[in-house]
Amino acid sequence: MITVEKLHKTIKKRKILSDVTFSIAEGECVGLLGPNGAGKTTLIKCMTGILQHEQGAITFNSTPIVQHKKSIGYLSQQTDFKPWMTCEESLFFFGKLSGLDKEFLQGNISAVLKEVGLEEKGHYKVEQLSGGMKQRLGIAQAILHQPLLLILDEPVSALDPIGRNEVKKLIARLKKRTTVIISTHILDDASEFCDRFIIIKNGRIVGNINDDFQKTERKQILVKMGNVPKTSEALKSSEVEGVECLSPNTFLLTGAKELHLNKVVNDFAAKEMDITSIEFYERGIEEIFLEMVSDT
Ligand SMILES: Nc1ncnc2c1ncn2[C@@H]1O[C@H](COP(=O)(O)OP(=O)(O)OP(=O)(O)O)[C@@H](O)[C@H]1O
Repeated sequence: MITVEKLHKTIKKRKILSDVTFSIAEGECVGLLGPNGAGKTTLIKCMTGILQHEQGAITFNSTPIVQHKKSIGYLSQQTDFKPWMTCEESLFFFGKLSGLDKEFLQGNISAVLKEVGLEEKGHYKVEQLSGGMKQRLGIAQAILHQPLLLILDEPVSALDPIGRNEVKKLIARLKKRTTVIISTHILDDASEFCDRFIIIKNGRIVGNINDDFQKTERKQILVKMGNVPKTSEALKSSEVEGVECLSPNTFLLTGAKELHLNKVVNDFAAKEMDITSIEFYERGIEEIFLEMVSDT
């Protein structure tokens, strides 16, 4: 659906994005992850046409993205809602600003408010809304024109736990019918609903995390022993090269190459070792992310 190819962006003579390349398929919910200042907002602004890039291409269904602005809904980090306007007035005002006609807006605003769970709040002024409600109003503005692609820049980072929960539930509903890109520097925010993650650091893509990545790493096994072995050396075998003690009876076993669970189990059985549980160790998204963005 969307392809970014060899994108370069310089701001005030400083290179902010370098050789950024990735693609996102229709229906995906993708997290754009990176530390503060990595270039996420700049990339999003290039994708929405707010900023011009000097090199590279961004296409939407194979044609330049600038031709598809109406297919994109965008929630920026800071919304421009006026505190004295009601929710309905705000959506009408910003809808008009983005070129939607009066009849369309009159026919759709209450449905969109319902969609984001603010149907009872149409006449509330923005200043009366909680942080989570304001953010849901921002999402209402972003989906008002029924976009095919929704881009949310840090949608929950600034919210309290209640607000985060409200917005997360809304995103989980929206992703069922819209392609979604969520930018964040907080993994927990996106890990609940994103199908995969693109990792950005210092303006470059440094990796991708998806389920396969987590599951295909089969070089580590987590084992719990019924009895504490006299020495961790006893857990080594032709398969197992390294043994890390995580607690007196829990060990992380590492193989020089891919481990085979049945062989490890057979080795332990031959040595009459008492195993309580044994499984492949799945690295968490956070561990993989930190490894990708660390400087060491
Ligand atoms: N208008 C600008 N003028 C100067 N520098 C800018 C401008 N916009 C962005 N930058 C710089 O570009 C870099 C990337 O900024 P950007 O906001 O894209 O990062 P980010 O990953 O979204 O960060 P955050 O998670 O903190 O929002 C930062 O070093 C920032 O200071």
